[in-house]
Amino acid sequence: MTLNQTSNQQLGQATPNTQARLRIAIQKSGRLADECATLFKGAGLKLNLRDQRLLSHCQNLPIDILRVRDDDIPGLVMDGVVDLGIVGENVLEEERLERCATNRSAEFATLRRLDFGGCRLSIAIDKDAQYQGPQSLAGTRIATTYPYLLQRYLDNAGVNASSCMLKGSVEVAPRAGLADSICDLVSTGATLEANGLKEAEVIFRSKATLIQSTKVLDTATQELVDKLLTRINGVIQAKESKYIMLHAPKAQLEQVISLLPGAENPTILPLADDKERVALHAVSSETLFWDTMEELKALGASSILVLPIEKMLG
Ligand SMILES: Nc1ncnc2c1ncn2[C@@H]1O[C@H](COP(=O)(O)OP(=O)(O)OP(=O)(O)O)[C@@H](O)[C@H]1O
Ligand SMILES: O=P(O)(O)OC[C@H]1O[C@H](OP(=O)(O)OP(=O)(O)O)[C@H](O)[C@@H]1O
Ligand SMILES: [Mg+2]
Repeated sequence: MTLNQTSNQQLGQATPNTQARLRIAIQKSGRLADECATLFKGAGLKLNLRDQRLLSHCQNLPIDILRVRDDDIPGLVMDGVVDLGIVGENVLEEERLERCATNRSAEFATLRRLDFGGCRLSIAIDKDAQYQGPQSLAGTRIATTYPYLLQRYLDNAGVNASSCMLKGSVEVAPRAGLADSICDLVSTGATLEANGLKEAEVIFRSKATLIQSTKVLDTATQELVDKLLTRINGVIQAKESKYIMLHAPKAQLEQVISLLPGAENPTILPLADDKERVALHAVSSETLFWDTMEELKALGASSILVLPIEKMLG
């Protein structure tokens, strides 16, 4: 039995008289796992991701969630074993470069960049070391989990350095005498600081991304992908937006509206027993910062409310 046959059976792929189920790979546990579960919940998928099973069936849509190590997700999508995957762009681009270098298929389509998993891949050196640009790395050894991304950077910078592959605890490599510097993921910088290192070069910026296999899906399954994507767009847009309500003097209305970030066509409503002021409701594409609220107040606005939005469509 081939791997594809095995996984197709395990994943409940279309058999006669049943609708094909959309297969999505996500990280089982780690930095992206909870965010993926929250995103799917927001998109209306009823899932039980609390147990440790490899495969979770969605209860209200023909979707199966496959939970794996994040490193496996790009390959599963590129080989068409699953239809969609959520993975960090760092892992995705590393796999793509490796496959291209070894003449293997590296095709996928990006459906959308997501709003979590933000980090950067950086070269970091001893905090006391002198650094005068990429040429300072010439002739040194750099420990990394991302040899292809690192090599691309070194080639573009015209630097001749070697790398050594470490799958974990990369940040201890210089202290352990395994390498002169490291190339690893950074978010707050706390891990580097705790290990006596400083960031020298950012070589790649990453976020989690939703990708699709290039394998053609049957019409119903592709429609399900489109529907899921629309819902995910709605979840992310809602998170980034706010519903703003305030009372404003009619005379200052234009100035008040110009202060609201990304608010198109606000609703203006009369106020009972008040001819000078109106109520304004608007969806703003960004949150309203205190500075702006204070400026609104200075223009005579009052009862300024900023409310979260749960879902958005259209
Ligand atoms: N400090 C960070 N802040 C934000 N996002 C991060 C951070 N570190 C990693 N990420 C993103 O989250 C992804 C998963 O990170 P995680 O540390 O959970 O991976 P892992 O240990 O390789 O997990 P797995 O067991 O699935 O192989 C990374 O590939 C990256 O895209
Ligand atoms: O700049 P910081 O905010 O300190 O984040 C950076 C650290 O986060 C990631 O590891 P993680 O904590 O996910 O653990 P892991 O090494 O076990 O994957 C990454 O590999 C760094 O070690
Ligand atoms: Mg991993």
